[in-house]
Formats: sequence, structure tokens, C-alpha cells
Amino acid sequence: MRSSAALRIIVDENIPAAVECFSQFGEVQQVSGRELSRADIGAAEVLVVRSVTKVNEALLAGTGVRFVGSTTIGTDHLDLNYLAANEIKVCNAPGSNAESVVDYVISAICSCGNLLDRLLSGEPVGIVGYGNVGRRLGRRLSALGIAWRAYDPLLDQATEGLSSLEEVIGSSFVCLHAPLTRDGLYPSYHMLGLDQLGAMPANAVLLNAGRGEVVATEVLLSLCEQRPDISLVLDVWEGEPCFPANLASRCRIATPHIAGYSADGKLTGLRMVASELAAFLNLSLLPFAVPSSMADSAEIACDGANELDFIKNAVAAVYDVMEDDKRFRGIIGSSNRGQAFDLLRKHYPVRRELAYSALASTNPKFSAVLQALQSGR
Ligand SMILES: NC(=O)c1ccc[n+]([C@@H]2O[C@H](COP(=O)([O-])OP(=O)(O)OC[C@H]3O[C@@H](n4cnc5c(N)ncnc54)[C@H](O)[C@@H]3O)[C@@H](O)[C@H]2O)c1
Ligand SMILES: O=C(O)[C@H](O)[C@H](O)COP(=O)(O)O
Repeated sequence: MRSSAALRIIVDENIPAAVECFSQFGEVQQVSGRELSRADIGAAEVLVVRSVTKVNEALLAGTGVRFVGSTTIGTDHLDLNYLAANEIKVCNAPGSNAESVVDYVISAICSCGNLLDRLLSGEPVGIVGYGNVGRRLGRRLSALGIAWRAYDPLLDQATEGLSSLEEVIGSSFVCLHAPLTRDGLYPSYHMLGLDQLGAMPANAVLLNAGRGEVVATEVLLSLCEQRPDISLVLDVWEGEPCFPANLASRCRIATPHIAGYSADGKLTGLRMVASELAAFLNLSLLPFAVPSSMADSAEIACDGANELDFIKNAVAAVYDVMEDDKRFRGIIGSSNRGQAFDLLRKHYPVRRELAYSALASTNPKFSAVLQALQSGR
């Protein structure tokens, strides 16, 4: 331990390698992030959380916490105004698991009937929220030769690729990657209603991997009633962890908020927060033990009868979203869905990102498409 050995640090027990990493700064205590209360904080000065911990006055008032790090991209669980007003340093991990979300979207494309075929034939993708995830998704789609357009009202509208909301919603495959916001000029809370989503083209697919609250559950249920041709791919839910079972059972693909759960993304998030803490303490970040599951994988050889087949085989060899869907379907009828949802997330298998996997094409004619699939990072 270093000069700050007396520092008391609370970390969520579900952040892999957090104890190894943060022990270099002080004494680390693991807690259940979902249940963390003010009484548990005791004398801690540093709090390292995930998206399941609401960090606000109710949690922090009267405590000695002066640094809050969230190993997540999203910040909607952090009361940033309260933290700023109380001079508590706060950081998150922008972009850390964005490539993992893109892998999820690509795997979903491969798993929704003939969607991949339709997109490769020129039907466009619509992206709502053109930030770290949206941009990386656009880049990967372009590399694969798939057309896309994005809606992001907070960016300079001259940004290449941006379009109107109507045009984006008019795409065959619409992906929601907006953060959850409740104020400002364009709050995303319940931002899409039945009028807008009902205008999606025939046989369209709607994917939400942003936050569940961006579309009301009731709107999605009505959409299922009125437009049974539309398929839903949902990774995020209103009121997590207690997801609506009636909506889950109507989805084409349903998963428990794991789009960003690659091992690579989690480790990047941890490193980003640890670097911020090191800077805050005027220390340098020492190397820490990385889990052995992060070692380079053995080569995965891929082939296919044609490009479409090759893409599906290569993606499924690294990450098959239908495995997550299968596990999730197993808990839809559970008597304690919230707990079951959290357990699926807690015991999530090690998943590597496409870009970090040792994929190899046994057929030289697919080398370029393999490169496109692995173009993340
Ligand atoms: N499902 C998952 O596992 C998972 C993983 C990572 C991130 N996320 C969620 O995805 C969100 C986006 O991630 P990111 O890395 O791209 O974040 P980001 O902050 O880099 O980008 C978000 C973009 O959305 C735009 N935006 C804000 N309000 C909008 C609105 N009303 N309509 C359209 N666009 C709007 C912003 O201008 C910004 O460009 C995160 O905030 C998080 O909530 C989910
Ligand atoms: O905002 C994010 O980074 C993602 O939603 C992230 O995957 C959430 O995971 P959690 O913090 O709940 O483990």
C-alpha cells in the first residue's frame, strides 16, 4: 500500500478485479451496490459504483465521501448537481463498453430472421443517439457496407450522417442509444410515443440498448398489439431490475441489460475510474492483476457458404445474443423477477469483444469482411 493506505474505499461487489485494482490506494470493502445505504458508507472517502446504485443526497449526506467513480457509460444514477454542489469529485467511464454494445447490435442483426440480408441489400439502419455507441455502430455498419443515418438533436446538425427523427424512425432497423435524461431541450425520458413508432416501416425491428425509460412500457405493449409485424429487441427495461414480463415475452430478443457486458468493456471501465482516482490522489496507477479469463483466446477458424453465412458464423463464434435471450426467457416466469434479473447479470459469462477475439478466416475471400467485423477499438 502507498501513502494513501488509510483511504477507505467502498466498491460494488460485482465489479470484476476491483479489489485487486483499488487495494493499491487503500482499504477496500465490497458491498452490494443495489442495497448500499448511507449507514453502510461509514468512514469511506471513495465510492466505486455501477448503474444500480443511486448516488444522491439520500446516500451521501453527512458522509465523508469525496470521490465517486462509476465504471459505467451512463450517468443517470448519479445526481450530478448534488455532487457538484458538494464538491464531490465524480467520474464515469465514457465509451468503455461501447464496442460491446456494438457487438450486441451486430449479433442481434444476425439473429433476427433475414434482417442481415435486408440490410446488406440496402435497407438502412436508424440510430437514435450519436455518441460513443452510435458513432462506433455507424463505423462498424459502414465497414460492413450497411447504410445508416442518425438522430441526435444535441449535436451540430451539419455533422455527417445526421438526419431527422422521422427519417431515422423510418428505417428498417432502429437502434436506441440515447442516455436517460429528464431535463434540458431534448429530454429522452419517454421520448418516443406510439405515433412515432407506429410509423416504422413494415417488418421493422426496434432495438433499445440505451435505457428502458426512453420508451414507456405501455407504448411498447401497444405497438406489439397494433403492429405485430414489428419485432422488438430489448436489453433495457423500465423499472429494472423488475422488468415487465408481458413485454419480455413478446420480444423477438430479450436480455437483462448486458449489451455492454463484455469482459473487455468492464476492465476498461475499471481502468478509467482507477486512473481518475489516481489523478485525484496525485498518484500514478500501478498495474493490477487482470483476471486470467482475459488472456488471449485460442484461434477461432471461420468459414461460410457465402458472405452472409460467414458473418453469422463469425459473430456467433464470439458472441451469440440468443444465448443471453435463452437465459433471460428462463426467468420471465420467476416469482422474484428482479432478483433473478440481478443474478443473471451477476453471473454473466466471460464474453470477449469481436475486435479482441482471435478470429481467422479459412477462406481468403472473407478476409475483408472479417476485418470489417473486427474494426472496433
Ligand atoms: N445496455 C447497455 O448495456 C448499455 C451499455 C452502455 C451504454 N448504455 C446506455 O447508452 C447510452 C448512450 O451511450 P453512449 O456511450 O453513446 O453515450 P454518449 O454520452 O457518448 O452519447 C449519447 C448521445 O446521445 C445524444 N442524446 C442525448 N439526448 C438525446 C435525445 N433526446 N435524442 C437523441 N439523442 C440524444 C447525446 O447528444 C449524445 O451524443 C448511455 O448513456 C447508457 O445509458 C447502455
Ligand atoms: O451505462 C453503462 O455503462 C451500461 O449500462 C452498463 O453496462 C451497466 O452495467 P451495470 O453498471 O449495471 O453493471
